[in-house]
Amino acid sequence: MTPVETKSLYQRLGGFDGITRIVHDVMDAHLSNPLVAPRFQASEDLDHAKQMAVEFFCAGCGGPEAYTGRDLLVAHKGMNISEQEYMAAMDDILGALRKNDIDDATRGEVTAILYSLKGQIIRV
Ligand code: HEM
Repeated sequence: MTPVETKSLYQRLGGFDGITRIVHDVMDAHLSNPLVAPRFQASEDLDHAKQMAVEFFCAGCGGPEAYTGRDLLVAHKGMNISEQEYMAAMDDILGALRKNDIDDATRGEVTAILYSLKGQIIRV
């Protein structure tokens, strides 16, 4: 019999602690990725942005945490983020998932969710 996937996406990403580790790795990757680093270096409060990203990720994956940050569209409005920057950021996220031993199927689900958000990020 084929095993049925019973764990939620949130659980498969390691819950709050796992997602926190992943987001920290994502931010480290952004800061050493020349395609996006200047964007994050320009942030006035990177720790707060990181905290908001953890909440966003947790809430978006079915976790109990509430997202208390700005609407995605509002947060990225006026930055004029390009398609290339968006792809570079996605690659950083996928790299962090791999680094944290997240399996292929789960990485695929996260990719689909991120892709669905692009209209709120690119050139808004
Ligand atoms: C699907 C992809 C993305 C998601 C889910 C996402 C999510 C978020 C979230 C939740 C925040 C915090 C909002 C808040 O402070 O209230 C944020 C902030 C930020 N995002 Fe994104 N983001 C994405 C893509 C990008 C890209 C491609 C860039 C630029 C290359 C970018 C640049 C930034 C910057 C610079 C901030 C900090 C703004 C500040 O400190 O004022 N984001 N993002």
